[in-house]
Amino acid sequence: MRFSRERPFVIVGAGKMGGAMLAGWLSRGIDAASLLVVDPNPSDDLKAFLAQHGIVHAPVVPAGTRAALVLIAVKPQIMGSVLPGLAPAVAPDTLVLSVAAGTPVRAFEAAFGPVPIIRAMPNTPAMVGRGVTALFPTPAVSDPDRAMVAELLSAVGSVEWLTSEDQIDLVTAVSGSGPAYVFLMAECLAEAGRKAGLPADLAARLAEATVSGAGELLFRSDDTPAVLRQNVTSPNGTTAAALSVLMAPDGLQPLMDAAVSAAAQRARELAG
Ligand SMILES: NC(=O)C1=CN([C@@H]2O[C@H](COP(=O)(O)OP(=O)(O)OC[C@H]3O[C@@H](n4cnc5c(N)ncnc54)[C@H](OP(=O)(O)O)[C@@H]3O)[C@@H](O)[C@H]2O)C=CC1
Ligand SMILES: O=C(O)[C@@H]1CCC=N1
Repeated sequence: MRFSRERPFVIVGAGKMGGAMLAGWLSRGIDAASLLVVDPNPSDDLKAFLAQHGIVHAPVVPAGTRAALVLIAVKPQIMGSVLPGLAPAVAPDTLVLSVAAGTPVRAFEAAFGPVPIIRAMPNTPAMVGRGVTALFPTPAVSDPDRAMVAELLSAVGSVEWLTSEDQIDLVTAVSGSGPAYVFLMAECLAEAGRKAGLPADLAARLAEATVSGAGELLFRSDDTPAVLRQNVTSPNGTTAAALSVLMAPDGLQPLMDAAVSAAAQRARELAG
């Protein structure tokens, strides 16, 4: 990595996503001395975490900072008020990496000029090295910068390159927000078990173990999700009975279609 104290990697917004990526990078051995975290109201937990790793933090970008890389991980709704304050730290060769949903390349170009910009859509499993990040680079991004960002994001999961900025909204709806759909599945499964008569804590443990175990099996196996589903489904057995509900014409697929469509629409609205 080409970060240093003189040309730091500046992380703007160490909340749920910025914090998850930071935790993932630290667990992969990133040089903490080359990091600068900018977040105006860090929680006591965040302050302790940064202190434990010897990471410098500040409420705003300190005067004189010339960033090698700026990761922008604040909410899209406050982007307009945050970007002007970052501009002095963005040199012509600073790479800007935004994980914000919605905020288009043109908003960063308006704030920083014709610097290289990569829009990224990661997800929170990055915290445990199992994220997936889709990346859209502007033409100003050099091959070495592409390689550097690919290496950085590969440290916390897999990487996909996009060919059109439009795809980011759909990626956001599938994999950016997607972990929440899976966690909801665990919640619903636990609640269904409780309603059917199991003790709530037992139902929750069963649901969590099932969702995480199924995810791990999918990760490790070469089989498709459809094959793994079929492996569970004995002819005329219990799984088939459940799947006849979930795979009915008004089952899970149309619900998922509507959910992804709603998320993508919201991403477009956030673009302003
Ligand atoms: N959460 C997720 O799973 C994903 C989120 N994203 C994107 O990541 C971005 C952040 O989302 P998320 O992490 O969920 O949100 P959070 O609110 O958890 O994180 C944003 C962080 O930015 C801080 N902040 C507020 N104002 C400033 C400022 N002026 N300068 C620096 N930091 C500031 C916030 O502090 P405070 O809390 O004190 O306001 C908070 O710590 C969004 O753009 C979102 O679209 C992308 C993919 C997945
Ligand atoms: O909910 C959001 O807007 C962000 C973007 C993707 C996941 N979280």
